[in-house]
Amino acid sequence: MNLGCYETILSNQFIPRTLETRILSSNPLKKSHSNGERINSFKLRYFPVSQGKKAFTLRPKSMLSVDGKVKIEANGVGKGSNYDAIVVGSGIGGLVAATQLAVKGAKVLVLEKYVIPGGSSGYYQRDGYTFDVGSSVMFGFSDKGNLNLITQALAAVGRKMEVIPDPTTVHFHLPNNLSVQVHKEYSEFIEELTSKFPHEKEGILKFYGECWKIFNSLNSLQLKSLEEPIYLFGQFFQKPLECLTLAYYLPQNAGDVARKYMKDPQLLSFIDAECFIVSTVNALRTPMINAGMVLCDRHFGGINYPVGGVGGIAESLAEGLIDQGSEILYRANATNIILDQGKAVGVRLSDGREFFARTIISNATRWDTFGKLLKGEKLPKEEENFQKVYVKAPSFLSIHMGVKADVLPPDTDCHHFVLEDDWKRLEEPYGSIFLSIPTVLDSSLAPKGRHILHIFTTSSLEDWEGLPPKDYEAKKELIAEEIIGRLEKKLFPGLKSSIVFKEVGTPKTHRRFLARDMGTYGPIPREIPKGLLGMPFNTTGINGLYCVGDSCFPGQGVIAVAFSGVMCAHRVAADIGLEKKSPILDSALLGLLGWLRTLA
Ligand SMILES: NC(=O)c1ccc[n+]([C@@H]2O[C@H](COP(=O)([O-])OP(=O)(O)OC[C@H]3O[C@@H](n4cnc5c(N)ncnc54)[C@H](O)[C@@H]3O)[C@@H](O)[C@H]2O)c1
Ligand SMILES: CC(C)=CCC/C(C)=C/C=C/C(C)=C/C=C/C(C)=C/C=C/C=C(C)/C=C/C=C(C)/C=C/C=C(\C)CCC=C(C)C
Repeated sequence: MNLGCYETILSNQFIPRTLETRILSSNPLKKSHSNGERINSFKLRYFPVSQGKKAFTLRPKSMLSVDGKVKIEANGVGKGSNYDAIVVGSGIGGLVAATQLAVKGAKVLVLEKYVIPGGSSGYYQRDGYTFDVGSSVMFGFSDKGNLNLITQALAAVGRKMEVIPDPTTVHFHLPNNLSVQVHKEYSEFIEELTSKFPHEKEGILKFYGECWKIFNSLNSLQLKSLEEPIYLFGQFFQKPLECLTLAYYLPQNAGDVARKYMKDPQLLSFIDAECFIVSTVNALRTPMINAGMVLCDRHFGGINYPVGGVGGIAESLAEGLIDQGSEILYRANATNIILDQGKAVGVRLSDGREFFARTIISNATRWDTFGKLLKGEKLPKEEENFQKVYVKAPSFLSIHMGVKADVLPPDTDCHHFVLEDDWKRLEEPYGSIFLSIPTVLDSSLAPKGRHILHIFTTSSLEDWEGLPPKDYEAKKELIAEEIIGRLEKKLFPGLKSSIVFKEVGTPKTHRRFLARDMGTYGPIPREIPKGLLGMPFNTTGINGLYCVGDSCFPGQGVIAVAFSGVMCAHRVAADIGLEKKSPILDSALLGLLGWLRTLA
């Protein structure tokens, strides 16, 4: 490129290299500069061709005359950036962060690797069936309280989905023929559970009573970023008792609380199964705050299924995002987070395109973010700490089936948890089976006279690697056959012969389609954790880089990642001047939280 008598080497990372640029004019340059002289008054105007007549004036931080050439160095952070935030990934965590930022006035770009939004909360269609990719159990979707975060996230962008309340949130089929239906009505659930464990009635009431203390405290707060001191101290001031209650439970686990009140090993195992659904680990490793949230929301707001399938949530959020003037790009596989002087400033895609923003938010897991998107960088101390406390949960095997409707007895519940014989198998691969039959609530998801059975069970990637294609297919069939056989025996005689459609996904499938390292289901504590104390929030050790999703506080679960999105948007908005911020309080609180995490 020729500028006057200078040949310019553009090392300015903020010029979007993906846009074809045409240098039109520059301020007059002095004709001669001695070698190494800094040139500070230089302005460069360029017209990105794809943006019509709009011109950008760049004020490079400095230019150096080197052997007759002008080297332009990067300007102050964010100059020349096109967006306030780029979100890598359109899972519910990423979409909630993006939409919340957009309604605060930020210009956001979401980059999604796949062809539709949603990630684990996406969908796919085959032969007239609409299958949910991941969980069909939706918390936070009621019309009351403060914890209906999915309803609120949609409302923020002017969307509302019709939902169908589930009268029985989950039906447990457990060893020793223990069958427990978790009715939406709390009193009915307690009546059912105490009828199975009459000698433990007091303990049952006390344990679930503590869960309600947590739920009611959470439900009284306006949920925003716990990393933003003006909000956090404000909440402590307005609701001191509730905040202290939450602070008290923050380092506790459900299993310890349960053991204060219950002795019956079978009942304690039931609490393990309750927690396994929340966190894919037993009660001793499940944060009490998460248990309190989930075990009560199902009775307070209930479990509500969105008409048309779970995928509609992400689609509605994506539409809402665009309505707000922000953007989402599909088939956009991010391979690098671009750093400039240690600050995250942009994202590079596998096809070479680059996008720049004032902040970067990663909805990929922390393992993917720091292991792949920031490859070559030294792992920040906070991430070392995260990886010390948390490991990747195994992935899962999923079976999506269409079956003849008459194989299901009348009044079949929508969600089931099956562990037939041996409590020890709860956390083992293929031990527990999750089963959802969303067509029980919404028949429009399947052709007439058919039901959907969505079955999943934990499974590790190692189990599926290195197999020749024929063996891989055979193994899929074999394991699916076993799982279906167990359901046939326990729940639905004649199930096998009623199958009209079947598709099996393995950990490799989930790694590929969800872009999650090892196809992981989410983070689980390596050992017994101190409740939620060790779980990182949204800021990271890299300036300008934030994480959102299930490897952030409070962890796995669609409502959990929605909360992580709300928190992330608030923290980012404060950092880019869209919300109040106090730098002094910020560094005090962030330092304190960082120190607390090291105690986990
Ligand atoms: N079967 C299930 O029920 C199931 C399975 C897995 C996870 N989950 C739950 O789903 C939720 C996870 O939500 P989340 O918001 O954390 O994330 P997510 O995993 O659902 O979504 C992440 C999104 O980011 C995209 N992505 C990842 N890396 C990318 C890259 N490099 N470039 C572009 N796009 C990229 C993925 O394609 C995906 O759409 C959690 O609640 C988790 O517990 C449920
Ligand atoms: C910050 C400090 C130091 C002190 C402040 C104290 C304070 C004010 C703390 C506040 C804490 C807050 C606000 C915490 C909020 C926590 C929340 C909102 C937690 C939410 C958790 C939600 C979870 C864990 C949801 C999980 C849902 C899951 C996993 C659903 C999954 C379903 C399945 C796996 C499918 C099951 C399927 C079948 C078929 C049974």
